[in-house]
Amino acid sequence: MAAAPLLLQDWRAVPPAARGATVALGNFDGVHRGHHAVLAAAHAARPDLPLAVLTFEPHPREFFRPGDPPFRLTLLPAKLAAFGPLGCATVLALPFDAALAALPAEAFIHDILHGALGARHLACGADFAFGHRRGGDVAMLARGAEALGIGISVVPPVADDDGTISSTAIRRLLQDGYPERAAAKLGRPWEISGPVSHGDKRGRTIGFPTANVPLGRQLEPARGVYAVQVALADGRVVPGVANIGARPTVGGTESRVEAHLFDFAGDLYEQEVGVRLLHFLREERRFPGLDALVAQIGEDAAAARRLLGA
Ligand SMILES: Cc1cc2nc3c(=O)[nH]c(=O)nc-3n(C[C@H](O)[C@H](O)[C@H](O)COP(=O)(O)O)c2cc1C
Ligand SMILES: Nc1ncnc2c1ncn2[C@@H]1O[C@H](COP(=O)(O)OP(=O)(O)OP(=O)(O)O)[C@@H](O)[C@H]1O
Repeated sequence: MAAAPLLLQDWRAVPPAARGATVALGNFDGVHRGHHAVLAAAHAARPDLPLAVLTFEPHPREFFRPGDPPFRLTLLPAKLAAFGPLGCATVLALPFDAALAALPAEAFIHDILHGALGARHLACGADFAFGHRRGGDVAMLARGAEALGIGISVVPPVADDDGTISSTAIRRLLQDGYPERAAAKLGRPWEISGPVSHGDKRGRTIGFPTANVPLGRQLEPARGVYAVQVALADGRVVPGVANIGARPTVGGTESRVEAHLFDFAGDLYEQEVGVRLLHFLREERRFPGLDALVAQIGEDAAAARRLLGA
């Protein structure tokens, strides 16, 4: 397994050893195949330098529009896990706050990229925008970098047969119930991460114990039933079937992820798990009673086992 990158959160306190890198810039929500190309370009331009990522946490949209429904594809720990195998040594996750939002684009280049990070090379996509009111664009970044003797690679948009690869496109596919198409753009299945929390403990009484994972700030994909793989903290990956939604049959209100792991016995409470969505099976429904729901869950589990070869 690749080593997790070193996480830095204060640009005023970058240790000397982390300075002088080739730096990929952006939000990188999802760490999708377009993002992979940006990291690859940063590395290819200066393979002699350590590779760093500069990103923002929270996502600027979470700061500017706190009332929006959750939309994140990857929270910071999942981003770090995805950056490691791409050869990234350091991640500077700048706390996106009022001060950063007000920072002029020139100061972003001069104070943060040049001063604090000592960046030697930059890479971003053609639509990268930064600084106060997104006032800095790639042309300006290139001029500023050149004046400071910093190289820059601007990566042309990466697309696939299905169209643009972007965080926005991937969110839409997940909300529309197409986890396979989202996975093709991500380069891996999309995973909802979090600690297993206590549910109403009804699952075990109906023969299908489930691990509940709150969505938190993560996107709610299409409500319904999925064939999944659950990545456990100890590295095991267990096939299963999961429901995402508010569980109308039992009067649930909050939407959450409930995964039933096949042929698994063990206590998962408080463990950090990742529920990987592989296939969408059906929409969530309100059943007339528990018996009908349990019969349907039995069919869902059988369908998921067939799809997963489990
Ligand atoms: C594979 C699967 C499919 C489910 N489908 C539905 C559904 O369509 N409608 C619904 O209201 N609840 C559905 N549920 C949720 C159950 O209501 C819930 O798992 C059960 O009540 C136990 O949860 P608890 O222990 O948190 O109470 C599904 C659960 C699983 C595991
Ligand atoms: N498909 C792509 N091809 C090349 N570069 C990309 C691609 N998608 C994003 N980038 C670049 O990667 C960096 C991070 O991008 P960003 O986080 O804005 O991703 P995004 O997928 O475009 O997000 P959103 O859909 O929310 O705008 C930026 O420099 C951006 O320009």
